[in-house]
Parts: sequence; structure tokens; C-alpha cells
Amino acid sequence: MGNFYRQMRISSALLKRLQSHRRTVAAVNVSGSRSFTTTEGHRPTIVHKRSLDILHDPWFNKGTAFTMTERDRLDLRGLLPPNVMSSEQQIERFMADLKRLQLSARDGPSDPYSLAKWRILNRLHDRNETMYYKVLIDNIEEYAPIVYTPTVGLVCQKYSGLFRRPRGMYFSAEDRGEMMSMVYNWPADQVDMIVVTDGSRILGLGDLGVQGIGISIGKLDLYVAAAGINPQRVLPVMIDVGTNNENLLKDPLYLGLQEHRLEGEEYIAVIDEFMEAVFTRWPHVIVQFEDFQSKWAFKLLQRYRNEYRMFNDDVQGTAGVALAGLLGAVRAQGRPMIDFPKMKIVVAGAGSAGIGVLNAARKTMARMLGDTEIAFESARSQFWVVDANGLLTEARENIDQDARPFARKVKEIERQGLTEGAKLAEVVRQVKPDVLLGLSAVGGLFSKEVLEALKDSTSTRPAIFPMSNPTKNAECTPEEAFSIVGDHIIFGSGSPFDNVDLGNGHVGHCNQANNMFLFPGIGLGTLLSGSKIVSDGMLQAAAECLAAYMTEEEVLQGIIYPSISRIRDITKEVAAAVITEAIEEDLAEGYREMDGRELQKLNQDEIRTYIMNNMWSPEYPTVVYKKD
Ligand SMILES: NC(=O)c1ccc[n+]([C@@H]2O[C@H](COP(=O)([O-])OP(=O)(O)OC[C@H]3O[C@@H](n4cnc5c(N)ncnc54)[C@H](O)[C@@H]3O)[C@@H](O)[C@H]2O)c1
Ligand SMILES: O=C(O)C[C@H](O)C(=O)O
Ligand SMILES: [Mg+2]
Repeated sequence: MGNFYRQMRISSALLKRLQSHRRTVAAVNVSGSRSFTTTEGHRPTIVHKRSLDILHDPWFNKGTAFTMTERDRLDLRGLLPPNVMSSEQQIERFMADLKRLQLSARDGPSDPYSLAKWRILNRLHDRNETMYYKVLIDNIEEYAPIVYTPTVGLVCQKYSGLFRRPRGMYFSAEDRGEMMSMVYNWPADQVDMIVVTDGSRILGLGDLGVQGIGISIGKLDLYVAAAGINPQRVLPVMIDVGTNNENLLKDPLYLGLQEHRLEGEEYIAVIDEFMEAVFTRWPHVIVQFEDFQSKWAFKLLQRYRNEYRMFNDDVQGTAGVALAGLLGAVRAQGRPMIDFPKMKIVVAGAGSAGIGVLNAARKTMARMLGDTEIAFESARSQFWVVDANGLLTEARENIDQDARPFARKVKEIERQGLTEGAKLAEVVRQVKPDVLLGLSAVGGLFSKEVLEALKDSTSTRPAIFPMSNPTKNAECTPEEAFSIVGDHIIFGSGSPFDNVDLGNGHVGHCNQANNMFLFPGIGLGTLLSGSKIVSDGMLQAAAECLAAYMTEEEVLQGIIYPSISRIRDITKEVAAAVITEAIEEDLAEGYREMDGRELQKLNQDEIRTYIMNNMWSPEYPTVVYKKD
């Protein structure tokens, strides 16, 4: 036997590994023989690898069954979800998932096989990243809805069953005091982009705890596909501070911490520790906050935005995308953009996304009106905000601090025939808005009654934006909007829908109003500019670039956002706008061999070339072996 292996030039390390594997197999085969299993079964397995190498080796990997001491010993801490499982629980989880597959492979009527497609793509992602991203980039229209919204929502919901190999890092409340060392368990010396979530508000699906890691992975897939960030330099992160989802707290197979969420100072201390750890190891990284519940989204943004390279996608990315849509709706009426401050806008939903949009739209109106305090004050009267308690006015008790600037004066709305807490349909009936925008996470909120009321809009082309995700949380479908309000509307939804056949060869165009058209360009532009912060000006430049991207002809046809097949191009354009603004604000310090001064000398074409030269493409590199 020894001779045979020598002849085959198999190294002694591999020989040892083969022998140890053969012992395991033998032990399994003779499990009835007590004496054999006791002697062999208790002998430790010697491994010559640590960290991800172990998790990716099917011979040694135990997945979630690695004990905490093993995780510490083998540099695995943070590379697995925090809940240690027994092998029986692992099998139970796998079997339950297998049996559920047929029942759950469905997200809305659009694609009954979406989850099955996700599994196949995910397996490719685990085996061969270059090939995975080539498939994704070459077929982005078909597969973005699988790896990103809406299927990613279903994946997060089913995550405990779908979990096979870990991807990304998990920092849990149990890791307090350890994060600074744990961060070195990640194998890459360079990380450009982190997308982090605490799982507290995943799309419109609520608190999904540790299962929210899927959203960080999906967003980073778009960073690679759209922005050409090197996949070896992205890091999805889940900060598990517990969950308030009672079902998950009771589920014996849940992979996260089974305790209620940390609150107050304790919560902030965990996020602070995480930020300090990642910026210590990777000082130039950009951290995108994703799907944090509103009460933390704003606080954390204010806390970190002047100190670290970070932004909140739901607040700032969404604001820019919605603003581009609002300006597109003005252009689609054949009016100049400068007419924007005359638009009457009803927003349903006053969470992180809704308030982000309201702030950005109000500021833009004020700027167009002369950028004075009076202009800022008068812009406020263009918005009516309806949340779970109806129309928001100053008569409301316990108004959320971030929503307060949009609470209407009681006298003012009484003159419009409205009162505090008025229902959405009533508000639409009285206001006759130009735009109805939904960020409520309530599927079907734009009911027949609401849409009927919008028929009396004073606009020649009312715009309807059911922006909530995933598909079943959309406030209405395009069929409902076009059939009830009319063929002339502008339509944009957060999740993708097919265009609507209006008959007579006419098509009702369904735009996808999703922050995916901005966040990859914001990240890429910030990275390549070398700015230490993501400024308001850089975000505004990104939004204006998207707003101006569509041609007059397209806009008049109701096409106000690009198709996803153009996402790499729009991302490059957005990145160029971000870099240009960073240079103008004197924030650009450069990236790698391009220092800040060199960057300042580039013209627009050269900036685009610089961006394209730094975008990764999925091509196999030549690989050579080198001894340590
Ligand atoms: N399209 C995009 O790019 C995009 C970006 C960000 C968020 N979103 C979606 O927006 C939704 C909301 O996100 P969020 O972070 O603001 O959530 P959130 O939970 O913080 O806010 C939801 C808001 O909706 C309000 N609401 C609840 N029921 C309502 C009702 N019946 N009528 C009117 N308002 C009601 C709540 O009072 C709250 O103000 C999610 O579905 C998310 O997926 C979409
Ligand atoms: O994830 C998306 O598709 C958009 C947005 O970030 C959301 O939270 O819904
Ligand atoms: Mg989000």
C-alpha cells in the first residue's frame, strides 16, 4: 500500500489524511463493534489546516456542530452562526428542509422555481466564484431576482433549512470583547466592501435574526456583478444581538442566539466594537448598513457617518433612487425638472426608507426654490405622510423624532378636509396627489379604493411607486395600477414585475425602483475616490446622475429607470459622479497608485477609464504554485 502511494507521489500529509479518513469510514462501517469504535472513535483527528480551509474540507467539516472550544482552537470563531448544533439537530434540519422544498419553492406568482434556482446557483457560488459571477453577469436580468430581491427574502426566511456552507462573518452578543481578534479569522488581507445587518428588518419581512445574513450576501453579489468589486474583497456580516421574533426564539433548529435583542447602550456597544474591529484590520473598508430597524438605522448613521466610511442603504440609497423616480415622473409629464417643488406627494410609510426619501425630496425642492430657510419650510407642505396610524399631524401623540418635521399642521389639513389619523384613501381623495409612494411593507395597501381615488389626481400622469419588498409586500401590482388608474400612469416597484399588456400593442412599463441602481455606484465611487466619508454631496450627485440617465424619449414612454441589464453601465456612471463630487469637495485622497493629486487632474472620460480599469471581471487568472 505504502509503495502504491509513493508511486502516485501523494504527500505524506495527504497520506495521513487518507488514513484518518479510512479509519472514520471503518468506524462507521463497523458501528456495531464496540471495541473497535471505542479505540478509534476517541482518537483525535490531526488536521493541518485552520479557519475556512477546514469548513471547506468535506472530510473535516462539522459545520454548525463545531463546539465553542473547537471554534476557538481552530480559528473558526465568527465564521459560523453562533448556535452550536448537535449532529442529530443538523440531520433534523436538513430533512425538514428537504421535505419542505416542494411546498416552499414559491414567491408570489412570478416564479415557482425561484428557490430551486437559488440552490443551484448557491452551490456554484460555493464551488467556483469566477464561474458563478460570469453566469450572474451574463444573465443578470434572469438571475438578479434569484440572488437578490425578491427571492433573497425567501432565502432569509428559510435560511436555517438552506444553510450548508457558511459565507461571511457572524459577530454575536456572546463575542463581546473578542471582536478585535476574531476579525483576523477572516482569510482575506484586503476587504473593500462590508455589508452588515443585524437582521432586525429584512425587506418587509420583519425580524429574521441571524437569518438576515442572506441580505448581506445578496447585496454583495450585486457589488461584484454591477460594480466589479473583487469577490475576494467583499465580506457579508451578520451582527447577532438576539431576535424578538417569537417563532425563531422557540424554534429548536434556529441558528442564531435564542434571546431577546440587546437594547440601549448594550446594543450600541456591540456595534461600536464591531466598527472598531473592522476598521482596525481594514482601515480603507466601506461599510454599508442594511436592513436595520428604523430606530437604530438613523441613530447609527448619525453616530458613525463623520468618523467612518459608511452609509445606510435603506435611508440614503433608497432616498436617491426615489428622488430620481420623482424627478423622472416630472419629466414624464413633459415638464421641466424645475417644476418638482410643485408636486404633491403622498408617502405611505414613515420608517427608515420613507423618512429618508422625504428628507431628500424636501431638500431638493428647497434647493430648487433658492436654498433658503423659507424655501425649506415651504417645501414641507408638498408632503402628506400616512403611517400605520393614518395621516401624521402635529396632533399625534409620541411622534417619532425623525418623522416630526413631516407632521402636518392641524389647521392646514383641516382646510383640506382632513384630520389627524385620516385613512390613506381619504388623504388621496382630498389631496389628489401627483405621486403616491409606498414604503410601508404592507402588501396590497394601495387597494382598489385608494387607486380609484387617485383617478382624480390633478397630474396629467400620476406616478405610483409601490416600493416595498419583496413581491408580496408590494403596495399594489402593476396590473391593478394600470387597470384602475389608467394607461397613462408612471409605475415603479421595489421588486421586479413584468410589463403589462395594455392591448392594442401598448405596453404599461414596470420600472424597478430599487436602491440597487445606486448603492453599487456609491460604494465603488467612494472606494476609488479614497474619500474617508460618504458625504451628502456625494449621495446627491449619485441620485442626480441616475435621474439624468434616461433619455427624453424613454422618459416620455414612462421608462424612468434603466433596465437591470444596464446595471454595470449605470453603476460606472454613478461611481464617476461620486468621484467627481468627492474631488470637488476636496475629499478625494485616491486609491492605490492613483493618489489624490493625480485624481484631480482627470477629466470625465479619464475618470470613466480609471473606473473601468479597476472593475473586476469574471475571467480565470493564470494560477501558479509557489512554496511558502
Ligand atoms: N425599493 C427599495 O429600494 C426599498 C428600499 C428600502 C426599503 N424598501 C422597503 O420599504 C419597506 C419599509 O422599510 P422601512 O425600513 O422603512 O420599514 P419600517 O418598518 O421602518 O417602516 C414601515 C413604515 O410603514 C408604516 N406602516 C405600517 N402599516 C401601514 C399602513 N397600513 N399604512 C401606512 N403606513 C403603514 C409604519 O408605521 C412605518 O412607518 C420594506 O418593505 C422595505 O423592503 C424598499
Ligand atoms: O433589498 C432591496 O431589494 C431593497 C431595499 O434595500 C429593501 O430593504 O427592501
Ligand atoms: Mg434594504
